[in-house]
Order: sequence, then C-alpha cells, then structure tokens
Amino acid sequence: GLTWKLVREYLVKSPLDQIPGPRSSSWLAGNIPEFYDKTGKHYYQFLQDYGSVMKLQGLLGDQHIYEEAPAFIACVSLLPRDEAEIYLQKSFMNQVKNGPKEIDILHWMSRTTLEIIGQSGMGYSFDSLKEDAGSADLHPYSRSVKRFGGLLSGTHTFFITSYILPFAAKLNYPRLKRWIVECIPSQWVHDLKDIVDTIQKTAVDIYRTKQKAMIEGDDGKKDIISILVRANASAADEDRLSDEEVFGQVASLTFAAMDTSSSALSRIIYILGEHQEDLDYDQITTLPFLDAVIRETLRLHPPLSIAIRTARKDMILPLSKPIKSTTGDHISEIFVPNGTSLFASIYGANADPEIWGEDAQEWKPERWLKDLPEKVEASQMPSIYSHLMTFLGGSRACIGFKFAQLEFKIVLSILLTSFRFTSGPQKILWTMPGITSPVLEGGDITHPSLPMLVSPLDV
Ligand code: HEM
Repeated sequence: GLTWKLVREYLVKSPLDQIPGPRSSSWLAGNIPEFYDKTGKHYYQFLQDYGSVMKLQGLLGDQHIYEEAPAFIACVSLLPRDEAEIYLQKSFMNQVKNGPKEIDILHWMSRTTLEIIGQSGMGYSFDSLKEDAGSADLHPYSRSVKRFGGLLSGTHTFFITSYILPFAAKLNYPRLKRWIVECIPSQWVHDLKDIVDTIQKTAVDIYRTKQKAMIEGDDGKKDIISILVRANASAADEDRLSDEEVFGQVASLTFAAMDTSSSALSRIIYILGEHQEDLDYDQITTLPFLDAVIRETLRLHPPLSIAIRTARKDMILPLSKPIKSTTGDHISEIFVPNGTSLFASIYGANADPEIWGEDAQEWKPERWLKDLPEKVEASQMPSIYSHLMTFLGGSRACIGFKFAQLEFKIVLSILLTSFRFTSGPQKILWTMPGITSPVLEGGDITHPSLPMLVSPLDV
C-alpha cells in the first residue's frame, strides 16, 4: 500500500500531467525541498511564473455566517480586559527597567495568546504572565504547544503527514500504535509522543473540572468549552459528542487560536521594528492606523500561507487566465479527479499584482486608509475578511477572525504605547510551511524565536 502510494504518481497517467509545474531541483525529492524552503522565495517565483491565482470561488463552499456562531460571540465578550495584559506590560517593564534588553518576542506572544485563549475559550489559566518564568517553569501544556509547531517543521513532515499519519489513523489499535511509537529509536518521535500526551492530559483535566463544576451547580461560566459541556449534557443521544471528541475540541481550539495569533503578533512587531524610520510611533497607536497595520501584515504575511483541500468528486476548475500546457496547448480549465489534493496559495491570492496593483508585494499600511482598488472589490475572493484569504472563506472559514483582531489591538496597544521594538543583530528568516514562524538564520528550524531589542518609550 505505502510503496504503491509512493510510486503511483510516477507510473499512472493523470489528467494533471499536462499542467506545467516548476522545474524540480532534485530527481528524488522533486519540488518538496523548495516547498519547505525557509525563505519562501519559491512563492514569489511561482507568483511571477503563473501570475494570477486560479479562480477559487465556490471551491471552499458557501459564505460562513460567523454572526451565528455562539461560541465566537462568547469568545469575544470574554476577552480578558485586565489581568493578562497588565501583567504582560509589567513583565516587559521589569525586564527593561535597567535599560534596553533583548527579549524573545515569539516566546512572549505565544504565552500571551495561549493565556488569552485559555481564559476566554476554556475558563482556564495556563500562565500568569507575571514574570519571565523561563521555559523550564512554564505550564507543561504551554511548553508542549510551543514546541509542537517547531517539531513539525521540515521536509520529513511532508512524508509523515502525507503517508504515515493517514495510514496510522486507519489502524484502530491504540495500544499497538503506542508500542510501535515507543520502539522507534528517534528522539523526534519521543518528543512528539510526550507533547501529544501532555496535550491530551491537560484537555482531560479541563474537561473533568468543567463536568465537576456542572454537577456541583456552578455552571454559569461563559467560556467556549463550558458552553459546549453544558450543551453536550442536554443534547439528544445521537447528537452528543463523545468524551474523546470534546478533548479534541480543547486541543484544536488551542492550536487554531494560539500559534496563528502569536505568529501574526510577532510579525507585526517585527515589521514595525524594521520600519522604525518610516513610521511615526504616535501615529501607529491611533486606531485607524493600527487597524491598517494589522490588515496589511495579515495580507502580505498570512500566518497560514497555503490552504489544502481534497476534491470529493470529479470537477472542472476554471482558470482566471489560460496557461500553456506541457504540450504547448492553451488550457483555460483543469479537470480535477476525485481525491486530488489541491494547494491554494493564500499568500499568492493576497499579494497578486493583478488584483492589488504593482505594489502588491510591498508592505504599505496606508493602502487601507483610502478606497481599495476596484479590482480588489471585484475579485470575488472566497474571503470573510477584507477580500483576503488569510482566514479563508466558505463554511470552514476561521471562526476566530474577529477574536484575533480584537486580541491584536488590545495586545499591541498595550505594548506599543510603552515600548520601542528594534530588530536585533541576527538575521531572521520566516518559515512558510505550516504556520509562519521566525527562525534565526543558520539556527535550528525546530526552535523558532524572535529576539528583538526592547526599550521603554520614555527612555
Ligand atoms: C491571525 C490569526 C488567525 C489566522 C490567520 C487563522 C486562520 C485560519 C484558517 C486559514 C482557518 C481554516 C483552516 C483550514 O480549514 O484549512 C482557520 C480555522 C479555524 N480557526 Fe482560525 N485563524 C486565526 C486565529 C484564530 C483564533 C483566535 C481562533 C479562536 C478563537 C481560531 C479558531 C479557528 C477554528 C476553530 C477553526 C476551524 C474552523 C472549522 O474548521 O470549521 N482561529 N483559521
């Protein structure tokens, strides 16, 4: 099965064979190394070679009506307005009280976004944010979630997620699977196992605490998981989620909310550090300009740069403009067979010069302070946010996009009114596969970090 899966694409003719692709740099690995390349330069190259994005309208389903998602509304109304942010500011102030200091911004943004989703989504505090506890003193969940994204970076992830995990998911013998994992002589595998165990254990603890509170009559909490536990208890048998499914909700909510948001917040702070000369600090903290900075960063640097979908039936995909096939014909639509994986470039759609204009690949927040180009308004991008695909569109769009914006404005308005952030001496590369994260040039890709020089604004 596995061997056949690996060799099939080289042996079987497919209607997609005529679609020209980029020349592969390795006969063994094809374009996969470029796909996982740290700098993301191939994205820019692909955009230049293939021009405008394929027409995706409809591929992602109907427009998602986010106003109807009760969990989302609960989420926003519960964003902590005092403790988390005030402690965040105090912790930064403590660190820089004797003068400017290098601080790992990604580390702090991960802690902050975990605490915000912990309190709002689960009514659970993971981290006091009171002082820099150092990674050894962090809540084990916090440590695990932080390391998870890093461990899943790199080319081998492609093979594991494409070939091993789908196979493992079908093997319904948990003890056997655990035994196999324990026998594999790889530190990477064992670290991953420990992380998954911690995430599962914390999810179970949170769920059990909520169940206990409900039984004891203290069930007025409005966080997402409390609402879910209450709704689940009164649901009809056929609609009720199993315990395992509820644990899964805890983990997926944390992942969906934490790393994406910490990546975006870190990127915004990094870009502001890079544009010190061009920006007026008083202007940044005015709400319309801060909003424009957030939109522009989410446009040009989406935390998720590709969306992956699988065709569930044979379909015809129309192209926005014809392309030349490998046999020289012009193709204006592509037959996509059932089961085909489609990779849609979120970055490509957001930074397409044909839609956004010649300066599409430049960071210019001021573009949001005037009318957007007509082509943007007419682009029919499957989007729930500002004609951008950053949060996707359709029925599986992000449910937390309003939450994220509110979170960014709160965190940034606290940090930017008190501190100045300047890029450090080391060159930072932003990895694009998975969730975009910063790594030091030449550093370990599984340990993302963003050291920046922080100074109090009144110094
Ligand atoms: C900048 C921050 C964020 C970005 C860029 C982002 C982006 C996305 C994207 C692209 C998806 C669709 C993934 C796919 O189906 O392939 C998604 C799904 C999701 N997001 Fe977000 N997200 C962000 C923040 C959040 C936050 C703060 C929350 C929760 C409060 C959240 C909750 C979710 C959930 C639950 C889903 C799954 C929805 C479903 O499958 O029906 N996200 N997000």
